[in-house]
Amino acid sequence: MVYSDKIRNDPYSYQEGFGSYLVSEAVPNVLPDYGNNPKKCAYGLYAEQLSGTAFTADRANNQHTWLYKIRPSVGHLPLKPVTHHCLVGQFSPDSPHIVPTPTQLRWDPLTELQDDYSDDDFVSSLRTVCGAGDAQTRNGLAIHLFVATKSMEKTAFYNSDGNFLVLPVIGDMDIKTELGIMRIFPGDIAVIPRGFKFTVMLCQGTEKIAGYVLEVFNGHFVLPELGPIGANCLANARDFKYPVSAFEDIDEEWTILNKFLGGLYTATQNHSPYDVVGYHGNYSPYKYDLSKFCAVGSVSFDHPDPSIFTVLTCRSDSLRTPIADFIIFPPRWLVAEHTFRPPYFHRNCMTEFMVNVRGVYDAKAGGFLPGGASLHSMNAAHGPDVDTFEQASNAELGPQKVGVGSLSVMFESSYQLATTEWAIQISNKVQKDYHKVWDGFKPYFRNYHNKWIGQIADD
Ligand SMILES: O=C(O)Cc1cc(O)ccc1O
Ligand SMILES: [Fe+2]
Repeated sequence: MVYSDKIRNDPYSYQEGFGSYLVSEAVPNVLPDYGNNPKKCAYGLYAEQLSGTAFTADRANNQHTWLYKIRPSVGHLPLKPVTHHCLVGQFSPDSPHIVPTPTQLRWDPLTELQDDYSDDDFVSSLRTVCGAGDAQTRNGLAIHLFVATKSMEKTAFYNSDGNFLVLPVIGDMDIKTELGIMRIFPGDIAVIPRGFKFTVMLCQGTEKIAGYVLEVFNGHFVLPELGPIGANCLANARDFKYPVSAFEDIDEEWTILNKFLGGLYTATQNHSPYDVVGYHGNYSPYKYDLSKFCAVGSVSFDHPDPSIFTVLTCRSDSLRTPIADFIIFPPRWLVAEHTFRPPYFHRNCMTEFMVNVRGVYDAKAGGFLPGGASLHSMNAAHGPDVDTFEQASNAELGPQKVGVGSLSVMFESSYQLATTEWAIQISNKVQKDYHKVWDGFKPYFRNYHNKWIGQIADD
């Protein structure tokens, strides 16, 4: 079932269409008739470009937006470091706060942290779970957790390290951005590209927001190629929603927070940064309702690879190895005959970080809980647990709807991810017995083999 924004009580308007060149004015005739830098902008505004790619990036991939602002962004005091004990930006095995492990990992709901974490807003709550590479050479990614009980107050955050894909698990939130405001529910994602200032607020009646952030240090998320699928399906371009211009003209002290090389920096300014009265461009925050994903699967036999469920991909320079794919396992019909239907046993040359947003995941009979996560690193063997294997290899195969009321997602990366000390030790959420879900596969072969040997002996 698709959850329309009306049902989900989204009061805001949006523009539609993935990667569109958008035009939005909060006041009529804000944008120049032609060109970007008139000698004097309308209404005495300041023109400012926010680039998402190098000036010379090829036209098909070039991303930039022109903002028409009450004051230019540069009017703030110098940025100074602030301590932030849980953000990590360097992921080599000998970096501080890194505890790497090749073993299969699963966490109890990290979204259910203990009381001593209960007074955070979105930014102060960010805790890095794992990552690879670093922002300085624009290479790699990081996965963070957020668990916040209060809105950011007169504080705007921008990330110089990469793009944030925000995956809420608990609570409804408003994300105020320089280009306008978006309401995000669990079951949605929001993408906030590098450089955009934003403020996360809890919606009325929401006491807590929690979820995960996939941060990519290079490139941008794009829709995957569809190949023989054709022009439609998976995530349709139209369903990506972009904010419409909204501004405030307030002279009050605001705090600006900036993530830079994995650290956090702060500065103040004497007015709201949300003073963009109009914009045009193709570099923008956006949101997507995952229930609008049109899944495609086998209608004959066998289990296709999960790449068929790719919502967005962030490509590396080699098209064969994405920096990160964002994949979902939505409610869907399984009809394949003669087939072991759950995910197969495998050892992937990619890293798989999974999150259960809600319900039950079809490869795991138990233990992968909403808000919980798992990490199967490159080449780490994994697959269905013993109960799931027994059940699925003996099941009567008729049309079957799986994942009703459920949603699990995967951040799949070509990088080897290193876990943080916080994720492995401090969080206290690693399931010590995870390996036991794969304990007790029966060597059925022996029964057949012994019978066969017996027959040969009888002959
Ligand atoms: O490991 C997992 O559960 C994810 C996954 C799902 C699937 O259908 C096939 C391969 C795969 O890695
Ligand atoms: Fe897998």
